[in-house]
Amino acid sequence: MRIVADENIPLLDSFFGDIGEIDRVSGRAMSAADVQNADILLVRSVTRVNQALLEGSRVRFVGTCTIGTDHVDQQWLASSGIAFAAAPGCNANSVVEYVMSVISLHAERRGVADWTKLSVGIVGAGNVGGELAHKLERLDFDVLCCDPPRAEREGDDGQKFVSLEEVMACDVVTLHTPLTREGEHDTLHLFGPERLSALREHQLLINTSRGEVIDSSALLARLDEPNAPTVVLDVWEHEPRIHSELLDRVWLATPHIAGYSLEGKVQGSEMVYQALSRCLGLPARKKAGQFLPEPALAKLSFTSAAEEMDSANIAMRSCYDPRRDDARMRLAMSLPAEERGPAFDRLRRDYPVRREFSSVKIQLKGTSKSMQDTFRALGFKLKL
Ligand SMILES: NC(=O)c1ccc[n+]([C@@H]2O[C@H](COP(=O)([O-])OP(=O)(O)OC[C@H]3O[C@@H](n4cnc5c(N)ncnc54)[C@H](O)[C@@H]3O)[C@@H](O)[C@H]2O)c1
Ligand SMILES: O=C(O)[C@H](O)[C@H](O)COP(=O)(O)O
Repeated sequence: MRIVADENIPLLDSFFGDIGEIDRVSGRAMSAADVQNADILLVRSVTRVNQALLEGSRVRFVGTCTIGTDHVDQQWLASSGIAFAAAPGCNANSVVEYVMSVISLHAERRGVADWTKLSVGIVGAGNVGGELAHKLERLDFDVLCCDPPRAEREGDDGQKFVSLEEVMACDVVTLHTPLTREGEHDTLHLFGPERLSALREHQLLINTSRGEVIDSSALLARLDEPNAPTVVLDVWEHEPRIHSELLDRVWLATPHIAGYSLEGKVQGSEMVYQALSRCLGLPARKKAGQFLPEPALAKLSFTSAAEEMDSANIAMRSCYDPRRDDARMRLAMSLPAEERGPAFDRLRRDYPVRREFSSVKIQLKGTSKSMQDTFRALGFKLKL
């Protein structure tokens, strides 16, 4: 069995090595010639998987080790009898931790002593948005969610959803929809000139969904106007060749790495390995957890002298501080224009190991119950 795989998929040999012979290729540059003699194709989000790539090949299974599937023509795969699997939710927690870290930095920067006083509006309450809402509610934030497809499916029996306009009145507006180009609730340029003009100076807009959910020319124009909102972008239109003027105007800019915790990436590989094993009728005994190394930061300790929010910030930022990704991104994007695309991809390929909050044990000595609850809600393991 011949497997062609994006070289950036972690643990290819560990998960897939005994299923077939693996050819590693660049995901971004993958061509029809690369996959011609493959039986199995494993990709991440940067490979367009469609008729042009696969027609005439032997490929019978395509797996993407990512949550997003907008790069895959699933209709064509189905009509061609090619099995398909994605990794729903694999890196949802990583994105949630990115957003929580950004909100905590925003609160500090704005002089908001209690970050839970910021209302948060979530657009798209699926694996990422739903988990984010759950964590924020546990922390006592006011959270509003807009998800018309879910609202229609679940009716009055499900969770309470509000309109996009209501969500857009929150202090923080964070986008977690898929990129869809057709249908009643398509999201391509969901945030165009009109919606962007409704956002005000005190508001924070975060996009970790797909770049094309925001019209970047309209955003650029809005950011040049008075009373513009603060913007954080992890995803960009036309990656890896991003709008560099936009980069200059946003507060935090990161190279599509919100989902890049080690846990998130390895779970993506595991989920596709499970799906492929099912498809081939093979036992699937390997688990992501068995391949995770010991974290560099294993333990943090706070005493009764520790203040709750300061301690939570220290813990979150010791695990992950988006400002470091922002600094690396700005440095890379200061290269001449023609070198920026490859530099964007290098930032992603050579991304440093980032572990999730759950990898750190927090020791709390004589601290309040409220502080313990905060750490638990953030996802840290407690050692009392
Ligand atoms: N930046 C990153 O590293 C990163 C990582 C993971 C996922 N993502 C992106 O985030 C997206 C969301 O991930 P997920 O796991 O939550 O997906 P999901 O499919 O579980 O949830 C998406 C939700 O959006 C809702 N939705 C669809 N159209 C909508 C609209 N017009 N308005 C409001 N809600 C709408 C859906 O009903 C669904 O509940 C992915 O599709 C992917 O593109 C990015
Ligand atoms: O959809 C996803 O899972 C994320 O956007 C993912 O982090 C993309 O990473 P890539 O496949 O581009 O490495």
